[in-house]
Amino acid sequence: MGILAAALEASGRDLLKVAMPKGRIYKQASKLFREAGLPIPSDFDDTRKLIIELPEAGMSFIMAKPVDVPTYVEYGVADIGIVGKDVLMEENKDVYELLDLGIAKCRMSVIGLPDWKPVIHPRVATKYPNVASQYFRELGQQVEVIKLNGSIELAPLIGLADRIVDMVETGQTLRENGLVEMESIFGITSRLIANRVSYRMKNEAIQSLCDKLQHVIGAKPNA
Ligand SMILES: Nc1ncnc2c1ncn2[C@@H]1O[C@H](COP(=O)(O)OP(=O)(O)OP(=O)(O)O)[C@@H](O)[C@H]1O
Ligand SMILES: O=P(O)(O)OC[C@H]1O[C@H](OP(=O)(O)OP(=O)(O)O)[C@H](O)[C@@H]1O
Repeated sequence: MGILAAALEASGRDLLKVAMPKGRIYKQASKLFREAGLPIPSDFDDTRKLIIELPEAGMSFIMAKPVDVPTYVEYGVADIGIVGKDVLMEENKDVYELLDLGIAKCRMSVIGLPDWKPVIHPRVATKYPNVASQYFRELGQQVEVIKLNGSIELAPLIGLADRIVDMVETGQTLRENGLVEMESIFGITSRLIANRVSYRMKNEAIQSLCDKLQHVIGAKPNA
């Protein structure tokens, strides 16, 4: 291997690997990164590529399904990642939570039909079985938790469950389906997380990124 190739490979190895969620969070996260001075090109936004290197920023991005971000970070295949608090609470992985990015705001709530009444064997449908189980256990209520993967609001409408535990952002989905928010469990924003070993080994790069992001977040009135 030539000297240049070896140097390039070595610099490639040193890139900070970032697990970036595709979908909802990506738009807001990439905006935040750009505001922090990290030159994420606009053609990243529509690409189908899954690994994108940005050597000029010292980073490489793994384009991930949001729910998988904590797994990549826990195993160290990504040094850092961006993920919603909902996923962090549900997945309970061994990672450091470094920063509240204040983006992709919503809340986790208990939802039901307006005429909901307690039943003998209550069923709760959700994409978040661990969060829901813990919530009802702490209330001392026995419920059967049914895991679904989307369109959770269907469950009370078609008689699958009495209530659901799901995210509410604008409330539009609830309103359009005649459901009501019965209780808000916790607020959700996206977080910057880090692998424990990477946090020590790449501390300078991670800290520098945190400082840049913190600077932008701190400048926003509602962050
Ligand atoms: N209205 C909202 N509904 C759901 N999630 C939201 C909302 N607003 C912000 N979020 C945040 O965005 C994250 C990712 O949501 P997104 O819908 O992109 O992914 P997903 O539903 O997990 O993925 P996929 O669509 O690939 O199954 C959530 O984990 C949550 O933190
Ligand atoms: O309060 P709102 O602004 O209406 O947002 C909340 C809705 O958004 C999410 O669904 P998503 O769009 O991710 O679709 P899904 O049903 O596939 O989870 C969430 O599960 C709610 O259904």
